[in-house]
Amino acid sequence: MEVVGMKWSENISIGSLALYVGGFLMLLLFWRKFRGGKKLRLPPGPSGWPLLGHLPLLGTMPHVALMNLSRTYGPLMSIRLGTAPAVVVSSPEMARMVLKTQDHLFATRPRTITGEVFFYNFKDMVFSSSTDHWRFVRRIFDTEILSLRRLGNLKSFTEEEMKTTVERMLREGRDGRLVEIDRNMAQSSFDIMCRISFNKTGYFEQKIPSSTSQEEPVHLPSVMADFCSITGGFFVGEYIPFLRKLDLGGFEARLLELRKRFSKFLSPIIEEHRQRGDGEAQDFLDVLLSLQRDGAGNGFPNDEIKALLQNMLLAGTETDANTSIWLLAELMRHSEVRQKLVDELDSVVGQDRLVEDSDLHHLKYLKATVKEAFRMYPVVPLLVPHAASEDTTVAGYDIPKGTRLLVNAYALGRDSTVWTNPNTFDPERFVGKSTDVRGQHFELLPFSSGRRACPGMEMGIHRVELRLAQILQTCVLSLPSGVKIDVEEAPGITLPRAHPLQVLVTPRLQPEIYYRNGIRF
Ligand code: HEM
Repeated sequence: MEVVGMKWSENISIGSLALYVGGFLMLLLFWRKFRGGKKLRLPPGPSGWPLLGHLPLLGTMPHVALMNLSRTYGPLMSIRLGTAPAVVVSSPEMARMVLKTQDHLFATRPRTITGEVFFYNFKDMVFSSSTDHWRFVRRIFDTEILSLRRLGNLKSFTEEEMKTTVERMLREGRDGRLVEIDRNMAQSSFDIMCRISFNKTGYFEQKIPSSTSQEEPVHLPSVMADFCSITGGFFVGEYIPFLRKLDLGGFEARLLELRKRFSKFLSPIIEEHRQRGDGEAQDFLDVLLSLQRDGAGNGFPNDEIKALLQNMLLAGTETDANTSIWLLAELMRHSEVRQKLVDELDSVVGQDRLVEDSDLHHLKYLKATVKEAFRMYPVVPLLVPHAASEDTTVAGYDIPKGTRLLVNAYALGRDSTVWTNPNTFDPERFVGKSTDVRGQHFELLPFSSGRRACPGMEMGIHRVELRLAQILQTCVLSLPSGVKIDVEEAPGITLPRAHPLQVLVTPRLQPEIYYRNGIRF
């Protein structure tokens, strides 16, 4: 997902400066002429740099920089990303206006290089700005893939994959060894997404051999990590279009290379599924191939199938993995919350059987704790950028067509006028309250709201809750003496932690319970 982070100074060659300035002045003249000299009443905002606009102010943590700026300039703030005008929303009232009252006007996406190059010219859903294409693929996701009915079918294997996670953690933790939580959570999410997408696992460690001996085998998690890392940066050509041809920093070339590697991974899996023919759809890829056979949409070419598989794997892996990592990090800092969760599990589920999906509804404190993690650590902190499809006004300010919209979910969750002690992890704030993360309460928008809200929301919430319940019921988590866990963030598109989380893991239940459930360590 495209986010506004940057390393602009590395990417700009001094020799291009004259070109920047000349181009900028021309753009300015064109802009004035185009607007017919009409003075727009834009939302307030800081003054920006010539040409680069506010990009130099954003640093490597744009959500934090924008939260701080909004405290001076207000909850609807104008900025410029290079030549691209943008507004930043940082209060529940403004979020409601753009994602509910005017949702229909802000439901499109700006055209991005990532969408064009990596997703086969916008054939995916996340970056698609075409209303017709987006509607068509969104319906497939909502009805065929991520509906509650399907989620019901997926629950049993999600439970299975999570047992495998617990087993691995207990095995790795034998003899007092430290267990890497980051890798375990990433593997858990990745394996689940591979099962949902094409009913296979094992690729977290395994590479797919390539067809020719000259080419390197493809390791998909590395391709995905590279994608997240390079799209976390700012690329001059994205925001200053007349410089795009220069591909400063080699961004486009790298994106294209990653797309090719992704494709090498997916092609044999697609072929294998195709050979299987027209049976009952068992996974996402089966659904896509049946649409291709029926000639749905634009005939559903292979590129579209690949783009949508890329969406599934990228949008559904780091998001819930990073939420679980932050959640466990906070629990290692708050032993009293951890103990309360364990007590609740013991009283609701007991220690004679493993917690199941159907128990989650009764685990009220666990649900409150998960909400607290979503409040403090919304893993897509500025959501995916939206864009205005028409000229409009918000709160009396003009928002011209094409303006980018950034909703700062991170700032909403840390707003001290809404939350008491917003920087303190305290699940009690949600106990007995109806405030929820599903897009109805605009002070809490980890999954966004409105038409572009995350279609994987139910799946994401379910996974984070069940994973937490299973880990805490089956494992005792502790830290070596003297070790303290910090909450420092690193730059990146899905709010990664700066330092790896490593904990001691020992069994908590009687051996026969693990044995009966096929957990061997
Ligand atoms: C904790 C887990 C997750 C979080 C916090 C999360 C959050 C988000 C957010 C904030 C957006 C952007 C919404 C906007 O632009 O307004 C989004 C979009 C999206 N998410 Fe998720 N997500 C999660 C899990 C998943 C999963 C498991 C899947 C797939 C199985 C998924 C698929 C998508 C897709 C396809 C979109 C694009 C929707 C569109 O453009 O219409 N997400 N997600």
